[in-house]
Amino acid sequence: MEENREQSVQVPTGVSVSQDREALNIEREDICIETRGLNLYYGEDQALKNVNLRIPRNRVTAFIGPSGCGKSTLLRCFNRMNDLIDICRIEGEILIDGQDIHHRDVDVAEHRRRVGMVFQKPNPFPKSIFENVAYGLRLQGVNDRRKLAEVVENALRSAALWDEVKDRLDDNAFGLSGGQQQRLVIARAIAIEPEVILLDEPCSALDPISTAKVEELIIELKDRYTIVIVTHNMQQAARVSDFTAYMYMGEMVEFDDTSRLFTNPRRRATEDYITGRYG
Ligand SMILES: Nc1ncnc2c1ncn2[C@@H]1O[C@H](COP(=O)(O)OP(=O)(O)OP(=O)(O)O)[C@@H](O)[C@H]1O
Repeated sequence: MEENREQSVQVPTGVSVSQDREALNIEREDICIETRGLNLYYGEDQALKNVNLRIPRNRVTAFIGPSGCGKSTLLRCFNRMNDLIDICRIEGEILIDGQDIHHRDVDVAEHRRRVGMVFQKPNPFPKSIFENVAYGLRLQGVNDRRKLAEVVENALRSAALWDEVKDRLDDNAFGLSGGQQQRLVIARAIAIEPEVILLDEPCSALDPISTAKVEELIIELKDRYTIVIVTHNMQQAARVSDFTAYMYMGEMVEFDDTSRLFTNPRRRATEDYITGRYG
């Protein structure tokens, strides 16, 4: 589509890119999620165009791009959330651990357990803090109080929330702050031991302190989970992600190591976006 660009670019003000490690190479990564020739239509409108993407395991991958470019649509493909939209039609393949997620033998509920999702607005259930985290296990038929208590504590610790809630586990989750609710929702996702965690603008409803806590958490969790995050915020992508995908009008324009994409993008369109010349 465009020429390879060799020169470095001015990083937009405020986007600080970590230069303290060698750039990662996708060819050397263990791939968790792969899309091949992925097209997605909402009725007549095509929202994803021939997306070919490899997402590495136990890394954070960010999707950036202007509003409406298809970031959330692509994210929702990975746990088959788009199945719930009647007018949505998908062509091409999505593989997780090499297996086609649309294969007729795939149990969708089990698939969504493996691929958890956290949304923009924290969505705890109208239940106690404890029961929010225990919810998925109870659905699986686990009722042993000791087992539940152990899993709930571990998940809350992993979500960096335990110390703040350990004395009020029976309180309603709606009494928590927005940032605490978002970490609770992440704990709820972790409790059922997913392999992948999808985050759709998880900090957009949070204040800066809560955002910082959730970002720290994302970085801590990546040793154990493959994390994919949609964000409007380039600074956030630069802070938390290892790889970044830049999307535009349903196409995957560029995918690379995050610091390389922000400092030395290969495509002019990416450079224009990250330097604020787009639009
Ligand atoms: N349920 C739906 N039905 C019909 N069209 C949809 C639906 N969801 C998204 N779209 C359309 O698909 C395109 C991509 O939307 P999507 O929400 O994936 O973009 P996005 O990059 O995540 O945008 P934003 O950053 O604003 O959230 C847009 O044109 C949008 O209007």
